[in-house]
Amino acid sequence: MDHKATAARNVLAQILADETAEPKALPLSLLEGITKNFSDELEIGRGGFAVVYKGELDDKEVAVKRLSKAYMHETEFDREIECLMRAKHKNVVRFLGYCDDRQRNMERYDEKLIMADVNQRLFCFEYIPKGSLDKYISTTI
Ligand SMILES: Nc1ncnc2c1ncn2[C@@H]1O[C@H](COP(=O)(O)OP(=O)(O)OP(=O)(O)O)[C@@H](O)[C@H]1O
Repeated sequence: MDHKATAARNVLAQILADETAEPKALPLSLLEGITKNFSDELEIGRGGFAVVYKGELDDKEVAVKRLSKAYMHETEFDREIECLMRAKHKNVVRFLGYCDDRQRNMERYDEKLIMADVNQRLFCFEYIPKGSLDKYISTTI
């Protein structure tokens, strides 16, 4: 692992260890690394607009929520980060960081080469073990 990757891991480990630490911007390479490139074996759930993966950070775990590409525009994403940063409560899953990665890729479309903007947006939260609460709630009357 290179120096930059180690530094990024340390930043996330420090946020996780210090409950008063503010969430930070995290590099895509870190979130790819700790989820084994978003591998199926580390998928822990799916919602309406995201797939959630377990991220392995040495002996600790985090949840990495990868938003579907079409889902959020920049302003909505910014507002969501602001809300998540304000929502600090013992009963609310702790928000650790976010990633807004942009890359320009040359891609073939209709036999033409086109420069396409590829955005990846992700959130990182503390990992809550034992699955979703709905599994534990009985609906029998
Ligand atoms: N921090 C977390 N720790 C552990 N598992 C999580 C965490 N966040 C989400 N999950 C798992 O991933 C699933 C999907 O979560 P996600 O937040 O994308 O959707 P949701 O809250 O179920 O629905 P919605 O699409 O309305 O937000 C959850 O049901 C849960 O099982």
